[in-house]
Amino acid sequence: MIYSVTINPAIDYVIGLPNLELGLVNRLESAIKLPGGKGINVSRVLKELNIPTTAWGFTGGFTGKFLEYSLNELGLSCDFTRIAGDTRVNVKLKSQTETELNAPGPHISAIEIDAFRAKFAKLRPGDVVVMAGSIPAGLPESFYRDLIPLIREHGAEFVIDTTGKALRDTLPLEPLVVKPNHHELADLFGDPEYPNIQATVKAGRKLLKMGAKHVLISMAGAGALLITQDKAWHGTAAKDTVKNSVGAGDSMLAGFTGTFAETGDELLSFKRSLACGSATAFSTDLATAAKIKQVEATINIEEVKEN
Ligand SMILES: Nc1ncnc2c1ncn2[C@@H]1O[C@H](COP(=O)(O)OP(=O)(O)O)[C@@H](O)[C@H]1O
Ligand SMILES: O=P(O)(O)OC[C@H]1O[C@](O)(COP(=O)(O)O)[C@@H](O)[C@@H]1O
Repeated sequence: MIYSVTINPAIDYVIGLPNLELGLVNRLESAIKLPGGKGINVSRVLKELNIPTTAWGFTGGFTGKFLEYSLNELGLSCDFTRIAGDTRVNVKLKSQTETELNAPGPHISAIEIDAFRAKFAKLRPGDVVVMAGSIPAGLPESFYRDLIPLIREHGAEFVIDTTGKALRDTLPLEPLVVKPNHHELADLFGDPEYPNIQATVKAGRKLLKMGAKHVLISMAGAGALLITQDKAWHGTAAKDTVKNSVGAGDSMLAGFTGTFAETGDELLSFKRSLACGSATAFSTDLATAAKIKQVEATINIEEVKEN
């Protein structure tokens, strides 16, 4: 089973208008509400891939009810911990460019945290826990790191998709996969050269040396890199009309983690991850199984010779 952890889920309010004018009244052309949050997105794409998954995390208030209702409608297995605060709403603005406004998230109490941590007793060897997304204000930066002993105690693996110190501190504990995008990689190592493939692979290799078992670096329309102990690969992004790239990174992580957990095949997992990411970018909501299959046939992967 792959459990996703979304400690700061969201309703994604995706709004569209051709031309945003700051300081004026703008009339939206479209407005939809989607269940969001990185771990939840991972579980939704795993479900499309027919891989058993359950979403864990915190939900609260009327927004939390909407989130749970939407996920139930999609048939996703969820086991959330209820909290007193309201689940946040993140605004995704599609205009001249894509702009994301992500809210900080509700307060979570010590009792609510204990109830959440108790769920980890269900883990069994072979399970994978995917911890993804920001840590709400009020929880310590070590929140993810402190969950890892609970995961290891039961012989399970973990995957982490977060940023900065929270990511850095979990690396020595050997995550199965990490997936920074090229901006997050630049934040970690402060090198402005990242569009350059060789420089990006070098930075990715540092994450491997720090403890990650596989490093995926996503580069939006420029595809992605997979760095393993002995090789590095570049995969292309498929070409089509981009509808909504929110969740493309989460989809990529689902494709890699789910396929690797089922097959142990790094290259097949990389190919599927690229297909899932692009299939989401070409969809209004997240990728469907049919779209992933169609996109996967167009993906090319080449080895990167490191210098
Ligand atoms: N504009 C795009 N065209 C085609 N594929 C895309 C596009 N944007 C994202 N993808 C695919 O999704 C993957 C993850 O997207 P990216 O934007 O890098 O992640 P994140 O959402 O974490 O920032 C990319 O590596 C690529 O395979
Ligand atoms: O937890 P964070 O970092 O604020 O991100 C939450 C947001 O990330 C998303 O999961 C999308 O993530 P990606 O576009 O990076 O794949 C949205 O659904 C959600 O609003």
